[in-house]
Amino acid sequence: MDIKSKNIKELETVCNDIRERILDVVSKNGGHLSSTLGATELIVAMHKVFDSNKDPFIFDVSHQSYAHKLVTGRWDEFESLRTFGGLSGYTKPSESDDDYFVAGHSSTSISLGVGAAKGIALKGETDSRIPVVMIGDGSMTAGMVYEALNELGDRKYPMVIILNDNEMSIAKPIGAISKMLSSAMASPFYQRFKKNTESFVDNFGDGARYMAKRMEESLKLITPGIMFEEMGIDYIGPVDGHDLKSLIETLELAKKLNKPVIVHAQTLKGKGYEIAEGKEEKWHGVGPFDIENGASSKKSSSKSATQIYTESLMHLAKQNEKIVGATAAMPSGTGLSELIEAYPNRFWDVAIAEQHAVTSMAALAKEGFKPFCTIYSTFLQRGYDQVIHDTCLMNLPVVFALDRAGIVGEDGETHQGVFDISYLRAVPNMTLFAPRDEKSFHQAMAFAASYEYPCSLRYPRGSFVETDLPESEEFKLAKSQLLRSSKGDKLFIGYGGGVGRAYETAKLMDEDVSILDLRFVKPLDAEMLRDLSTKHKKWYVFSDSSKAGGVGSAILEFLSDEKIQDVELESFEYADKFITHGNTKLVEESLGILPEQLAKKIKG
Ligand SMILES: Cc1ncc(C[n+]2csc(CCOP(=O)(O)OP(=O)(O)O)c2C)c(N)n1
Ligand SMILES: CC(=O)[C@@H](O)[C@H](O)COP(=O)(O)O
Ligand SMILES: [Mg+2]
Repeated sequence: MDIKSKNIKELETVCNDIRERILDVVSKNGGHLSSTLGATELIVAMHKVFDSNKDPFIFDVSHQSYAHKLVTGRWDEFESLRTFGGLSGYTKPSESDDDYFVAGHSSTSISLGVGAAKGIALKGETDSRIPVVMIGDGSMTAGMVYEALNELGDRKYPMVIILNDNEMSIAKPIGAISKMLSSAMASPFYQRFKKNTESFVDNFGDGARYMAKRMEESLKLITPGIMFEEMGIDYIGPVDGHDLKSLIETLELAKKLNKPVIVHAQTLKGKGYEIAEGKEEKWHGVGPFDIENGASSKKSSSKSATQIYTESLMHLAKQNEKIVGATAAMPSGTGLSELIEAYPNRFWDVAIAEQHAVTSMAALAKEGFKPFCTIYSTFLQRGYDQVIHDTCLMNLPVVFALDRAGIVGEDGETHQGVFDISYLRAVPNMTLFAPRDEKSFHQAMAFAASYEYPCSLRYPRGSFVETDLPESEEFKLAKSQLLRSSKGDKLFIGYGGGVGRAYETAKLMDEDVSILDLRFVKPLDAEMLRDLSTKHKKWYVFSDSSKAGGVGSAILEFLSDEKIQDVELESFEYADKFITHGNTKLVEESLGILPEQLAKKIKG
């Protein structure tokens, strides 16, 4: 779409059309609604002033970048947003040259900008290219941002950073940085006050204007800009993030400065769709909904794993006041919001700060508490060294409750929760286990609550597969549970959500198979596995995890250590490649791991 040649009026029409298109498609496909609506003018202004064919356009998380996709040749294709084989909900260079970098995990954008700026400088292209970054106020709370600003403020690479401040993360923003950004001086009141003073002072000539300027200078000491200015980065703002004219003028000015500058834009999350405007967490990421009244079109009947986690933790927290916990800016996604509300001095949202979440929970464990560090599998990757260095090396009793373990669906490559078994199993002192249904979840949580060492349990996005397998037994360290015993040669070993897949696949076999719920992948139930190796020579592993270093790997290591050589093992875990976005069933089908596909494979 040609943005450059359009005047303000025409661009305002473009913004209306963009909003309409986003609402139409997201109401059908689901996706990120309020972030994308709120960023519309900012993105149109970016394309008016900069050129995504040559300037690196870098969106932090990039969940807010739908308008960018719409104005860079993907208007028609936008119908396919977040569907299998369709457009990603995040920037993806393989999808378009206008997408500079993959994103999905927050707070990487300024580091990307600094790296790009170094490359541009080294290639002598600073007179024709400049990185332009968009980062939200929530994403400003992660430490990585300050690593980047620290260097940028010193080395002064030309770069324009648009701080899209809608005073919301997914939930209400947490912490001092958010407070500073929305400090009194950044408020609309201050803006009006400043404008009125300027026009009032104009009537009294230069002397008064000078005095007003001095006063504003001293007031500037308490504007959000002070932190950035002190770091050597120019600060402009706050500006109205929906006023195209002033935005374009401001970005033109920022670009001409030819140095690092932050443009602090104030926006309204959900702008343009009244039902979603403002501080409504639920409009951040939505499923399909009715545009007329905002009612969601999909009602799931069965209880989600997250709901079970919340119920279980509430029960345990009531019984034991030593139980505490943290989420990194995902209170409702992890189900911790109810605990935060019930026990505000024991459960915390620490903002987008997974490293800080892990290490601060480790210190709480040192103080004799029982922390439940509740983080999506994919986002714990951000705090991996803190798991090793601050938790396991100290052998502290922190529970890592990993939600969204396995394929998560429409969020795709950046969000799949598939690596946690591989990356945690290698860490000494770490114990890994997984529930397979509601009852076993409560038992696993009871075990976790009393376990005195580091441990991690994982559970899927959505709900467990219902089975008529025998009830789960109490969790005991390294104890698995044989759910079905057959005389045949085949043993299906399920782990966590994988037990449901093993069960569904067994139903399609034309022979009886034994089914084992492994429950612990570290340490393994050596006694059970030894015994089963005498009865079954063909073992099949079902787990929602990467094959490399996963459950199958653990069992193969066991068989090798035990010198058991007459068992053949095949793991149906995920192959060694990133897993695309889309409806989970369709993604699983593309991987050949639907029960009907596995049954055919095993029979074949
Ligand atoms: C490392 C990491 N942790 C958590 C998330 C989940 N997450 C996605 S967007 C978001 C909030 C971002 O808030 P903000 O930057 O203000 O963007 P807005 O949606 O308000 O425009 C969070 C916590 C993530 N993507 N990456
Ligand atoms: C953009 C982002 O990272 C989050 O909004 C994420 O999409 C939430 O995932 P769930 O929908 O599984 O809670
Ligand atoms: Mg925000």
